[in-house]
Amino acid sequence: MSLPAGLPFSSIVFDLDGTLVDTAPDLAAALNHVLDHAGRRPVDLQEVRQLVGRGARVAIERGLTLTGAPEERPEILDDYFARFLAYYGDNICAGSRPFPNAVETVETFRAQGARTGICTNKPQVLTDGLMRALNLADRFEAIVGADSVPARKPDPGHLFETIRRMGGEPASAVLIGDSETDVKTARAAGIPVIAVSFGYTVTPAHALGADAVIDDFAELADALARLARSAA
Ligand SMILES: O=C(O)COP(=O)(O)O
Ligand SMILES: [Mg+2]
Repeated sequence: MSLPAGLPFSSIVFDLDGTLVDTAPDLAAALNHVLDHAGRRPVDLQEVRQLVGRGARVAIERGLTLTGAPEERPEILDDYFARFLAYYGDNICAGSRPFPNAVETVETFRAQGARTGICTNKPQVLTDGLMRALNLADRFEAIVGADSVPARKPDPGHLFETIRRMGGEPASAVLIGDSETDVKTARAAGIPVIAVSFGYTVTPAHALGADAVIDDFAELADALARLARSAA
């Protein structure tokens, strides 16, 4: 596939939580709803930013470990997960907002002929609800949640399937993400990856091993151009 004029990558895939959208306020509220039910202390925004990245279930498990002791009984975790999903689904976009320049950047790439997609470890129904609430759903060729594929990130199949549904090709794709999960996924897929420094991760963005790090979406176009030149 030939690349659109002026654009080094024709398929640009974004992670959602902590990359395109700052969902921490609503994730914190939902997590604290569950922690309160479990008799635990609430977590703050900074803590939530370190719990997210491997899906809601793992975030709940990490939150329980952080606020006392791990919960290992599957039936209790199932119940907590159901409570989280119900609360979060009802309050999906009370405080979540796209990061600065995120939407503008997506629009610019699309205007230049790129395909854009979302590859997220959020469940599909929540992802779709959030994208609709933010009025962003029609800006992506494919939006692929964790339970829409046989194996989620860091399994590279999740990224490959997103690119396939976008109508793109792995050879001209790039992933933009915020966590170790995203970098591992891209590496396993053999696809370049750019990390954002404002997302949700325990490991600092510069230590994730991404091909480049951006501090603002306004830097993304230049970072992609540099990446393409260094790969050429
Ligand atoms: O829901 C999560 O834990 C992470 O979601 P993300 O893959 O969009 O960062
Ligand atoms: Mg993320």
